[in-house]
Amino acid sequence: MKTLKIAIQKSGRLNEKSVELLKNCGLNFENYKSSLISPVSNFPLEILFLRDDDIPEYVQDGIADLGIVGENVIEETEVEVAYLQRLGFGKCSLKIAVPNNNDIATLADLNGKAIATTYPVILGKYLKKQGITSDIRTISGSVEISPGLGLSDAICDLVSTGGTLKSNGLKPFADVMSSEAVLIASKGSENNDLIQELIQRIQSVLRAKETKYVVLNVKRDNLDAVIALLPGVKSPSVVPLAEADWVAVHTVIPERDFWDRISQLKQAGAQGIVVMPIEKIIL
Ligand SMILES: Nc1ncnc2c1ncn2[C@@H]1O[C@H](COP(=O)(O)OP(=O)(O)OP(=O)(O)O)[C@@H](O)[C@H]1O
Ligand SMILES: O=P(O)(O)OC[C@H]1O[C@H](OP(=O)(O)OP(=O)(O)O)[C@H](O)[C@@H]1O
Ligand SMILES: [Mg+2]
Repeated sequence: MKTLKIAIQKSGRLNEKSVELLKNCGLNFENYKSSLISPVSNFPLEILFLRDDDIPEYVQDGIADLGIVGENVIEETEVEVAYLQRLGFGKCSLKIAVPNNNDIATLADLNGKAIATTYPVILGKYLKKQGITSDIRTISGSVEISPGLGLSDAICDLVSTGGTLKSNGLKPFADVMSSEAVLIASKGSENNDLIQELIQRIQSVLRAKETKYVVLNVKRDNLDAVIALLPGVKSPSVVPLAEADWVAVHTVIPERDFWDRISQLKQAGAQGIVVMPIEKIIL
């Protein structure tokens, strides 16, 4: 059986979460900082540790079958790859930002202005679509300091908390794209059985992360009211308790509306609510 290769970032913002995701999928591998390739002992897979900029092309060319990388990098490198799964980490936005005190009020004010960025392709396409002609200055990092040094009038860079913009006297001006880490594959390889198996595992981990396992006790009289509040994977399990008119209800609740749901359950008569993390949900 052919051994697959998956490319992940060697170090940087996506490294830790990518390793964690693969380990949570039950894959056993060593993660030495010095090794650039690591075999998985219990799945026909090798992990390549690369600079994130190189991942899309490795996958496009089939050197790696799969990759985990930010959408921003895929768009910038303009590769042809198959998007398999959004992974829910590495969330950020590519934004144009301008100095706090400046005369840029509308997008049209960017005409003729210099914009520093490490994303010239994405920015170029965005400006063209908006009918703006700016002078795009491509630099390879520390973009936020360039207006302060007089190198540009604005910047286009990734933002998540906004802290870096703030500490450099800049403010967000326009959203160019939003991004998160995604699993990509070489075109045409999506239907490979091993890739499908890996996608199933990743999805079961992602699904589990979004939910909590909840066990609660309720009097039989209040059971219907409690069940009406539960989404569950299917219908909840109801287990009799030693005390005849009480039952325990086992269910799964989405993380996002968790606290609202819990307070509604308490109002409906739920008691002794126990909440547990879930490792995997296999549908
Ligand atoms: N502030 C942020 N918050 C969340 N995600 C981010 C942030 N900045 C970047 N990212 C995402 O993480 C990816 C990797 O960012 P990082 O800064 O580690 O890249 P890099 O310096 O280019 O790394 P490499 O050494 O691999 O080239 C980005 O391409 C983006 O998708
Ligand atoms: O909005 P914030 O939360 O402040 O994040 C934004 C910063 O994060 C990224 O850089 P990173 O810290 O990854 O450093 P790098 O560009 O040197 O890789 C990005 O290039 C911004 O500079
Ligand atoms: Mg990079």
